[in-house]
Amino acid sequence: MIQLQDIQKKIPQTNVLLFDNLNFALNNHQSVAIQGRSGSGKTTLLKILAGFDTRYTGLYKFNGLIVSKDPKKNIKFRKDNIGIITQNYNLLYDRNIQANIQLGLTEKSRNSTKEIKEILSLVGLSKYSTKKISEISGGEAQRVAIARALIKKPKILLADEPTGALDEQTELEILDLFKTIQALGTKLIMVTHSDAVANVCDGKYVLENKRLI
Ligand SMILES: Nc1ncnc2c1ncn2[C@@H]1O[C@H](COP(=O)(O)OP(=O)(O)OP(=O)(O)O)[C@@H](O)[C@H]1O
Repeated sequence: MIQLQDIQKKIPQTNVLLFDNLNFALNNHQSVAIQGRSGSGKTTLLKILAGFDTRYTGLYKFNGLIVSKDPKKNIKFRKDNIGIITQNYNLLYDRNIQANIQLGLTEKSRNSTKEIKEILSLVGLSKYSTKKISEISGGEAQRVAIARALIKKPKILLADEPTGALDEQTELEILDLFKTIQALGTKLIMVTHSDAVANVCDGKYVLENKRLI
């Protein structure tokens, strides 16, 4: 489904290679954890998989088709297939939960209250939809970020350190949510420093020496 072939990428504004002949295939995995030292390129790898970072050589194939390196041409690929949860969640703090989740939809479909109700229920936030992001906890903000990424029903959910800032109990709750998401058919690729989080995945890779091992 997802395939990276011989990816070579330099650290921006330098001649230093971050990835050299990096290969990756999602194969039959439902979920994959990516681990590795700080600065090894985990976030950069997620940005390539999301179609945001196209400054590399090598091929990125999705369902057998090459993902364009022209950001204007790969908008449809991103919209149709990819949900992403970034490290700082990128939520609008002065808007409420519902408004933030709606940002995951295209303008045309932003009024779809049924989808919003369903996703609020899935992430356990039905009662809080009108609360502002500035008034909720870190774990709740994480759920909002997950809901916003999932509302358009992506084929793949990419998550960068999804539980990095959470306590153990909230981490367990988010892991349960990821299991539900996988059972609904969304594949998950997540960067994590936590072995407990990596252990819920059925595939594990380490980014080391410019490659995935
Ligand atoms: N836009 C950029 N301009 C210059 N250097 C960059 C840029 N983005 C990333 N880098 C550099 O590329 C390397 C990889 O960064 P990346 O954020 O992908 O690593 P990481 O493995 O996710 O790190 P961490 O675990 O600390 O989040 C780092 O050395 C970083 O400083």
